[in-house]
Amino acid sequence: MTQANGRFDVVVIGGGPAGEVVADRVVKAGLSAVVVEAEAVGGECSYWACVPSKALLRPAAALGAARAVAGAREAVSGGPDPAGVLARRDAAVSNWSDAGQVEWLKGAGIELARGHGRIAGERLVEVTGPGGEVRTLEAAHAVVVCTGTRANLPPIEGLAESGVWTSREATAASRVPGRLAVIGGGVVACEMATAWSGLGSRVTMLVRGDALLTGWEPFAGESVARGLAELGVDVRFGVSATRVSRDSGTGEVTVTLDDGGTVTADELLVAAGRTPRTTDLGLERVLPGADGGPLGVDDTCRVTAAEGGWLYAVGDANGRALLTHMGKYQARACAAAIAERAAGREPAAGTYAAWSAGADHAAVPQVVFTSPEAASVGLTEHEARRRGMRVRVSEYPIGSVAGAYLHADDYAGHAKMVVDEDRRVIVGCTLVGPDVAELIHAATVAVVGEVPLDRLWHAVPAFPTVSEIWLRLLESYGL
Ligand SMILES: Cc1cc2nc3c(=O)[nH]c(=O)nc-3n(C[C@H](O)[C@H](O)[C@H](O)COP(=O)(O)OP(=O)(O)OC[C@H]3O[C@@H](n4cnc5c(N)ncnc54)[C@H](O)[C@@H]3O)c2cc1C
Ligand SMILES: NC(=O)c1ccc[n+]([C@@H]2O[C@H](COP(=O)([O-])OP(=O)(O)OC[C@H]3O[C@@H](n4cnc5c(N)ncnc54)[C@H](O)[C@@H]3O)[C@@H](O)[C@H]2O)c1
Repeated sequence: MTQANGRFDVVVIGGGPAGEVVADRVVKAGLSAVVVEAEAVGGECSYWACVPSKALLRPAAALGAARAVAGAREAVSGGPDPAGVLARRDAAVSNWSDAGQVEWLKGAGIELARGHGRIAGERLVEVTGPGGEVRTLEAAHAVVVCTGTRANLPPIEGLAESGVWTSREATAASRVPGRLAVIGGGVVACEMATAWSGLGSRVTMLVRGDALLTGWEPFAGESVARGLAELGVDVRFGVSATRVSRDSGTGEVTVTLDDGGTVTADELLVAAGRTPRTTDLGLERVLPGADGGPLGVDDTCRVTAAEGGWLYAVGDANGRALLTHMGKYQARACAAAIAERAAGREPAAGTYAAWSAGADHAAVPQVVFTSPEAASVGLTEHEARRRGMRVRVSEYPIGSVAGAYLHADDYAGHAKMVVDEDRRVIVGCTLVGPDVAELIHAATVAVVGEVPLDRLWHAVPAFPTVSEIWLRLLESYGL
């Protein structure tokens, strides 16, 4: 397909991780692609989310790991150096320059159209460039919406006028606030409370419910809450902010709570979930009733409510799993489906077909980089029962595994495996403890591969590694 006059096989709106991968994969399949990007190629993930947050968290975690081992801890004096940590974070985000990612796009044979994209009609995308100039792009086969999400700002009196932090400021700040208040008890709240308290902030978390990380196995949120308390974070449950104000003299932010109390801090982070960036996108022209919510898609990521089969949505914008790796997985499936349809073939159904993002339904891995880390894949016990499965669980304290107590003195961790008894396969696994992040992929392979427990028994973990938790879980199950 030629690229003359702005005509491409595939037009991708949004150059975050999801958009980059869709474009790369369709080009590799022999189609032409353009990415429309309004801000920075690389998206939220590269500059204001995954990458800077993990860069901020890692130094304190590395020191914590050394402190957990007698003989090493004696060499550690003091905490992380904030200036060094912030400089390393700045390098990790390439000082918020997307020059490297633009080079990569070019090298991959993908065209870049800088500007805000809006759907102008069937297969048409209007791009308003930085200088206000408008260009129309036509897609021969598909338009893929990969516009991500933005932070929610709840309607709390005074919040919008108080210069609060969202995830953007929390990951990009260049000064460590003396006191940081955080609204929310989800992943962003837990990770950022860990990161900034590690850098020296006195952190107060204001959680409206009675648990952190709801949706996880309950022990995960409980362990992370204990870990935060050990770091000195004041985690308050059952409180909601009713009013926020910032003193123009002192610069302090005061949060008034529904129990009548107040919390005063230098900064307030609002980590109350995400809203898809599906407004100001021209969707109402092709999707009557488009309401600014996530775009519902099938497993090939085709928007189910759109006529004509040319509109797709991948990554956070479809609301299936707000995670970079899952957005990139959907992108690979979506690109394969677009290529298949462009070749005149309808992709055959199948959860694990190349053009299906079937793992979204039952095998999503996630790691929360707190202290301790929490990692999970697949279904919780509650969710498996809700889906009507005959469930049996197996649990084990990770610290009792030889590899774990050699890895860290007083290793405290917990593992839980959820088994579908009818098929005798693992459908979910949750691990909490130091450095469990790298263990979860083994569980992902078992869940996606639907490996029968009797076969898993022959996957022998090396001694003395923390992976011996797998042997203990199977023994506790009864093998
Ligand atoms: C603080 C934080 C930490 C996180 N940490 C992790 C983590 O450790 N691991 C993980 O897997 N996930 C993490 N996430 C989630 C992860 O950031 C998202 O799942 C991921 O960025 C989604 O990718 P995306 O490509 O769908 O969207 P985005 O990364 O949001 O990219 C969307 C792109 O589209 C562009 N865009 C939007 N509208 C338009 C338009 N109309 N025209 C042109 N361009 C447009 C935007 O400028 C942006 O570049 C984190 C999120 C946050 C907030
Ligand atoms: N390590 C990772 O993988 C990682 C890290 C950060 C973010 N993420 C992704 O980003 C997404 C967004 O994270 P998040 O923490 O913003 O959302 P979340 O959905 O995980 O948590 C939102 C929190 O805000 C609370 N909340 C919502 N509305 C509120 C209100 N009006 N007042 C007070 N509290 C309110 C909720 O009760 C919850 O505790 C997550 O779904 C996650 O998948 C992933």
